[in-house]
Amino acid sequence: MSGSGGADGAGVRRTDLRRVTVVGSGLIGTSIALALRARGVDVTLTDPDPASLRLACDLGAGRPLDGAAESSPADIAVIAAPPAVIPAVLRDAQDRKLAQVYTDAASVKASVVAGAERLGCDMATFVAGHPMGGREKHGPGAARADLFLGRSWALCPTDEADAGSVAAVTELARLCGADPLVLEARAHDRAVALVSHAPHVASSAVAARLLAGDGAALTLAGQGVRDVTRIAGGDPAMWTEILTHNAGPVAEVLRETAADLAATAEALRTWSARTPADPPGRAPAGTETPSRDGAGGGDDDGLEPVRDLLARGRSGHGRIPGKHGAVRRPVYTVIPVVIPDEPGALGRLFAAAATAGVNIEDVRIEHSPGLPLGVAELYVLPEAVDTLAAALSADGWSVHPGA
Ligand SMILES: NC(=O)C1=CN([C@@H]2O[C@H](COP(=O)(O)OP(=O)(O)OC[C@H]3O[C@@H](n4cnc5c(N)ncnc54)[C@H](O)[C@@H]3O)[C@@H](O)[C@H]2O)C=CC1
Ligand SMILES: O=C(O)C(=O)Cc1ccc(O)cc1
Repeated sequence: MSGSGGADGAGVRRTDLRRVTVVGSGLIGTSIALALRARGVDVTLTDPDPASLRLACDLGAGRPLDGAAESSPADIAVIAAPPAVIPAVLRDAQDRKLAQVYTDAASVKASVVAGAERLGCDMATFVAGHPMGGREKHGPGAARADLFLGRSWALCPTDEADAGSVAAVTELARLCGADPLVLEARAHDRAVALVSHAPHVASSAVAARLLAGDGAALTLAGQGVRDVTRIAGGDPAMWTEILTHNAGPVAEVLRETAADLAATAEALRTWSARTPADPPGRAPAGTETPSRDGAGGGDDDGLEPVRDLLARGRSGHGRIPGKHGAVRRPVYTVIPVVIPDEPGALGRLFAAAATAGVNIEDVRIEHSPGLPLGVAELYVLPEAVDTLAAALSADGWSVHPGA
């Protein structure tokens, strides 16, 4: 094992990782195992739950670990178990000399590293890790070989970690299709509080409100509420563990989020108490709705907290990097195109874009049930907008750049 990796002529990564043991064959462990199997790595699996282990093996993720039968330690052992048990599982694996190098997949890092140090684990061969790909489901049945493609994979080695250990775990992350990123455990935890843990709680808060809705209200649920609440489907026990292991940073983000929500709610409550009708900016000339001080709608209408949050939210959303990574990926421009709701329409649209030489980076389809038309939102590089809009218009498509 050298961990150098590389790409052969067919673009398939070669690797010097020969054998990896996955401890914890749930969603993440089995997904890592499937990705490694696809790269030709020999994977052995273990899990205290025999049903999970059997399902992972039946899915082709590897073979059950039989410690007695292995002639030598694996190159790497990946511990993909719940955060609280990782230090003890690591210590046990190191005592059994399961592998040369060890990593984990837990969503929190400082408590795992501290726990491993407390238990006297060998920190030279342990590189704490966190693949930033996942799902709201759990168990091996939800595993996917492509779960980590294009995702970041945080590595948090302590100062004691051997360079060879870091190189080996870096190679493991790359073999799974991810982009490894080395950072200190506490910095990792602050970052994921912002981009993963607090968003999970916010999603749960929105989803929990739905319990108060009647059947008719829920029938009206569209894609927006589905997008916002998808991750609320995660396992409550696992998420309680994640949140308590990163409690301080998560509480800080939630406090600021709650302040934004409270200011917005207060502005809307005040607005609704004083205005019988007509939202700002929509009233016919001369009939502007009054504000508390008697002025017409505008900057002093008390809605500034609402506008401010919506504007900051839009900017914040624009900062989320896409598939090409934070530095390299520009923000895409969306071109809405009206398409007939009929077989082959999307194929013809994509073919027209290909003829124009423009790559469609992403696409979303908006359907109105019962209508014969839909809108395809094409995500393209800003410099391709004019070319694509002109080519599609010339081809007869109803194109609406800037809409
Ligand atoms: N669910 C997600 O989207 C992501 C989860 N993670 C982290 O990955 C880890 C695993 O999470 P999932 O795969 O989602 O959970 P999961 O529930 O699908 O799998 C966890 C597995 O660990 C096993 N396990 C429990 N105690 C164990 C022990 N003492 N020794 C060995 N295995 C044990 C369970 O039997 C189960 O099969 C967690 O630390 C989580 O924070 C990381 C990235 C994404
Ligand atoms: O479902 C998703 O989109 C996720 O982002 C899941 C996820 C959950 C926990 C993590 O530590 C990392 C990723």
